[in-house]
Amino acid sequence: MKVAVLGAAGGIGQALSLLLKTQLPAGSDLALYDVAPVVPGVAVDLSHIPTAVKVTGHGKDDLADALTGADVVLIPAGMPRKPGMDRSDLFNINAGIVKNLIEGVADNCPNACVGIITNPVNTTVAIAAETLKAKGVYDKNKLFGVTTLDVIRAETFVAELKGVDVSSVHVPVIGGHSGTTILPLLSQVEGVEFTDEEVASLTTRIQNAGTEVVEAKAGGGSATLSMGQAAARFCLSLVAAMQGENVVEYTYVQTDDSDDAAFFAHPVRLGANGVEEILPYGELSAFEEKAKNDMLEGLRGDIKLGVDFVNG
Ligand SMILES: NC(=O)C1=CN([C@@H]2O[C@H](COP(=O)(O)OP(=O)(O)OC[C@H]3O[C@@H](n4cnc5c(N)ncnc54)[C@H](O)[C@@H]3O)[C@@H](O)[C@H]2O)C=CC1
Ligand SMILES: O=C([O-])CC(=O)C(=O)O
Repeated sequence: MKVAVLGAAGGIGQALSLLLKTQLPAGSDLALYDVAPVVPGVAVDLSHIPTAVKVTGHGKDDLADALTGADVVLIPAGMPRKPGMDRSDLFNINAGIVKNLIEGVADNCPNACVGIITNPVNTTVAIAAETLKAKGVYDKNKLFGVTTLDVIRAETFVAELKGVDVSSVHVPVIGGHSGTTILPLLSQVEGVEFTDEEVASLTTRIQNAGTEVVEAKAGGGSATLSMGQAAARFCLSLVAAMQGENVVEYTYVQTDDSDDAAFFAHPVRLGANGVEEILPYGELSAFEEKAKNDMLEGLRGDIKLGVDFVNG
């Protein structure tokens, strides 16, 4: 199994690479790519950790080597937010970065499963899909927006509020990955009850959790450590599924469901070839149904922006 991390020298990239070096199955290859000149050093640093995962570092002109033979590609390359910015403010700089890197994927590892972390995820995933289509290698079962951070945050916040063991809490989060497009389904959490006020305030906290970190870091970037953990969980689930285990994760995928949006985070059964089955997200409460209907137009607009970026 070969995993490539593009943007590996960044805040997320380094945390994610550390977790993958220590947790990928023995015999895996981990290729680290970044335009920052420190990336070979990050690879040397990690290579001193005694696990049976081989790490290689690839600088700016070495994207092809990083990608050749990759089974999984994770992309946290690009600019993070500063206080006062929305994720959509990152579009101008990050859209082109994602398009270029995905062209590299199409040329060097067209059969790889690709997880997009770069914001705005609602849009960059559509950019990736259209870029792969233009190259004639798009497989909708192999492209994922990584929304696992929304799930782990929701689980943490619910456990804190209710004083229960976090390992027993499971919170579905559907939709997209920004503001009100992030939709936690608190009505489906088993073993706890919420008042209407708790549902409203917890939903808002989960939707604004990224901003909570951006403001606390005061200009020094956005979530990197919790995102490294979330991306590692997603990647390890995907790798386990590709090796035959039965795994379900919430992730932003092409659904072709005209009632929702072309891309929408669902529970997804992962398998040897990426998406094995997109599972239904079940019944929504009246609060969740309204929240979904209110955000759909915005999510569809975010997706259209990505489609138009590639197709003009
Ligand atoms: N999906 C999610 O839930 C989350 C997404 N993010 C997003 O992840 C992205 C990265 O965030 P951080 O790691 O904090 O940023 P960072 O600035 O610490 O790292 C970004 C890295 O990307 C590299 N890079 C820039 N252009 C590149 C290119 N063309 N090819 C390869 N590498 C390139 C930079 O050299 C840098 O090392 C941001 O867009 C951020 O908004 C952040 C948190 C959560
Ligand atoms: O908020 C941001 O800009 C980074 C992000 O996507 C998150 O932390 O969920």
